[in-house]
Amino acid sequence: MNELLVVRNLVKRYGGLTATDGLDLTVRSGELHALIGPNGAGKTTIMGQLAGEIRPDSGEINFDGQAITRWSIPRRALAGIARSYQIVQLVEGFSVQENVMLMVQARLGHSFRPWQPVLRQREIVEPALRALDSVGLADRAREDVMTLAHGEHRQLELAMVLAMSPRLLLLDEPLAGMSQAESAVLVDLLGRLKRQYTILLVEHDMQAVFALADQVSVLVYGKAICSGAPAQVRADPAVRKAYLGDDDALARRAA
Ligand SMILES: Nc1ncnc2c1ncn2[C@@H]1O[C@H](COP(=O)(O)OP(=O)(O)OP(=O)(O)O)[C@@H](O)[C@H]1O
Repeated sequence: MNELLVVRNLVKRYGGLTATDGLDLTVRSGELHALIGPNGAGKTTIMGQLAGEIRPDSGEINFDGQAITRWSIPRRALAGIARSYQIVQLVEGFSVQENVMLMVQARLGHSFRPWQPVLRQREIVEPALRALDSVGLADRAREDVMTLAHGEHRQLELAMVLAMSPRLLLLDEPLAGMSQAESAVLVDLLGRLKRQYTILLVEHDMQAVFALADQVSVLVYGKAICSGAPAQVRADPAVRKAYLGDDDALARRAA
């Protein structure tokens, strides 16, 4: 597999606090790579730097062979980097389908035809319906977005990201706040999507991480202390110690 995302020696400081401390990270095409670590380890800060929302102090981000470190958010989005957030961002009063269509419209930029009713524009409608279908929400397309349950909102948010035809999905805690049943649906969905997309996943649910990930990187105080296959990471004594300061905690959480 070729290297799609390569991060070298990335540094981000907030005053005296180094949130990203010389981070190296490689994500290969087609893999689901999980980024785990205790609260405050700097996971969200990295996602922000990859999406272009946070400017690193130094270091380099390469995407598909290009140095994108100084690229704007829209330029990265056009290149295929799509980010989901811990907080779902939906437009109330719009239907499920319309929420996804807004994403498609944004991706198409000026190329859509503003003088035609949006619902008749195939280049907007079809990708939106395809994305809804791939997350299992096609039959809810016409409903008001607020009729969806919390777990379904997460599925919808995923559809909105997929509608951008991403080459790299940055998913920030997609399982946060979900019931067990809702989590199971989303884990199943991610398991199916991971064959089609390259995914960098930040997630606290260790059971989900170890069920889904091809590669796991463990972040502590802004540094990757270990990166490798799930079994290798789980067995790493430094990971067990650093992650929660308790040798058995990681094993218990991943069980
Ligand atoms: N805008 C900011 N200004 C100052 N400090 C910040 C800012 N954003 C994050 N931090 C600090 O940087 C560190 C890393 O935060 P970050 O949110 O990236 O961690 P995280 O691993 O995503 O945590 P969590 O798992 O709780 O979401 C924390 O100590 C946090 O308080």
